[in-house]
Amino acid sequence: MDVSVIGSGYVGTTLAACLADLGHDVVAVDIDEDIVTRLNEGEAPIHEPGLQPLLDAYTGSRLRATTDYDAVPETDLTFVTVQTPSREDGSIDISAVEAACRDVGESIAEKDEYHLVVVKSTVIPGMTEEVLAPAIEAASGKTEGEGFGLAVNPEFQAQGSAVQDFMEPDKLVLGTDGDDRALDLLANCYEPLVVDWDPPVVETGRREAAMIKYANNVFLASKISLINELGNVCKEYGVDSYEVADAMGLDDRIGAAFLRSGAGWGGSCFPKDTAALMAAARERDYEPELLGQVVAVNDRQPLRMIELLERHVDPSGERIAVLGAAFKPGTDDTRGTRSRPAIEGLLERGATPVLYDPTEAAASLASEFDGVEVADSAADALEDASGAIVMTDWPEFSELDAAFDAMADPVVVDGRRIIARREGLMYEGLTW
Ligand SMILES: NC(=O)C1=CN([C@@H]2O[C@H](COP(=O)(O)OP(=O)(O)OC[C@H]3O[C@@H](n4cnc5c(N)ncnc54)[C@H](O)[C@@H]3O)[C@@H](O)[C@H]2O)C=CC1
Ligand SMILES: O=C(O)[C@H]1O[C@H](OP(=O)(O)OP(=O)(O)OC[C@H]2O[C@@H](n3ccc(=O)[nH]c3=O)[C@H](O)[C@@H]2O)[C@H](O)[C@@H](O)[C@@H]1O
Repeated sequence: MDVSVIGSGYVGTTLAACLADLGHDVVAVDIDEDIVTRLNEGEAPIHEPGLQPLLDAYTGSRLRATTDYDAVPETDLTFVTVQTPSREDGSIDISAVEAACRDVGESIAEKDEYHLVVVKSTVIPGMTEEVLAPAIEAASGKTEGEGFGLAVNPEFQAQGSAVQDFMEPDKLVLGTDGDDRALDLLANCYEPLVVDWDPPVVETGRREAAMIKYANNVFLASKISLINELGNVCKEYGVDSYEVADAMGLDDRIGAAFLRSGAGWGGSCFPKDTAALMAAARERDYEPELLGQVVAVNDRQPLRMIELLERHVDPSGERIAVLGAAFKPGTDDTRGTRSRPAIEGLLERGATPVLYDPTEAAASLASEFDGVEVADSAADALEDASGAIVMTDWPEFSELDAAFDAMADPVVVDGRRIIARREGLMYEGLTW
């Protein structure tokens, strides 16, 4: 099939490369010329394991990039994968999706055949029908369901495992409201993957598809906040919450995944999707009290780390190592990182945070503040520091061992259970 993908960020680039791997001819459309140039040179614009080999294999053959929407009508279907950030009040900003849909609409105005538009960006239920469909209709002069179709097909990939998550998904969710042509095109597009991996395919309505995405993310965020709450209580009773979680996870009804307690959840989506769903609920006069507490527990975790540190050292005027800036290992993304509130807390107490991350994330996060130093290595960050907090579970942090001996005060608060206890080190696990 010929497929266009609008937006070449984390989701769009992975999708475009993976669809090429499934055998489709793919054109990636982005308004950012730099991204388009890099993609056409076969260079991944994002850090994602397994992506570069796909770009090496297909760039210039089954995969090309452009800034020009004229490529869209030549294709059978178009995935929209542009960003849906939070507004100041937490509600979703779908202006980029709307703009992309308008441009897709304009581009297909002269096309004679039916064209399918697939919303992959995360959007609140109802927005596809109420905002995006009219935008495409106005721009194309066509009627939805006749000249074009509009489906919702949310994405569940996680950063750092996006290629594998695409190729081996837990499920495919196809929201078409029973539009047979839309369903046929989507089914054809995914057919090679279904043949190869055989995931459950959920055929559903567009509102349901949109809600499934939010439900997934807020459930996972809630699961982490619940294990963090339990972990905080465990800590007070001298109980190892990881042993507790391991045993809990043996119950099939609970499941072992996402039970790692610690510094909390960050990233580009859990914070924004939780906020967007809460704002959407409030718009309909429903107060989502549990979700409010899920966020509150998450907000508290980095600050608890500093309180634990203060049990051993007064950070005022001291250099405190902050290990990890990325919101999780395997990425240089600092969106929603728990290191941000931890740094704020240290600065408020008059400390000098010395930040290290194996990626560009350290420089990028430090540039948001005055008074944060960036270290070249974890060992450099620890040298002469009067304490350390561990925010990201980068595997290299498990091998620091003797580097802790160079600290002025060897106190470490581990927010990710990655540091081994050792003689002479005052070790505090956040939830164990
Ligand atoms: N990042 C992730 O791992 C996941 C993200 N999502 C959702 O997918 C959507 C996209 O997220 P990301 O890929 O992280 O965003 P991103 O910010 O990495 O990428 C968005 C891309 O769209 C481009 N763009 C913006 N407006 C455009 C337009 N009118 N025409 C063409 N290109 C345009 C931007 O230049 C950018 O390259 C969001 O709704 C997000 O919630 C869903 C699952 C996973
Ligand atoms: O909508 C999205 O963007 C994506 O959001 C998450 O993916 P991602 O944000 O890339 O990362 P996760 O691996 O889910 O981790 C999120 C945060 O939770 C934290 N976490 C995760 C698991 C755990 O047990 N404990 C824990 O604190 C991580 O450290 C990280 O800060 C979801 O896992 C994806 O399914 C979803 O598609």
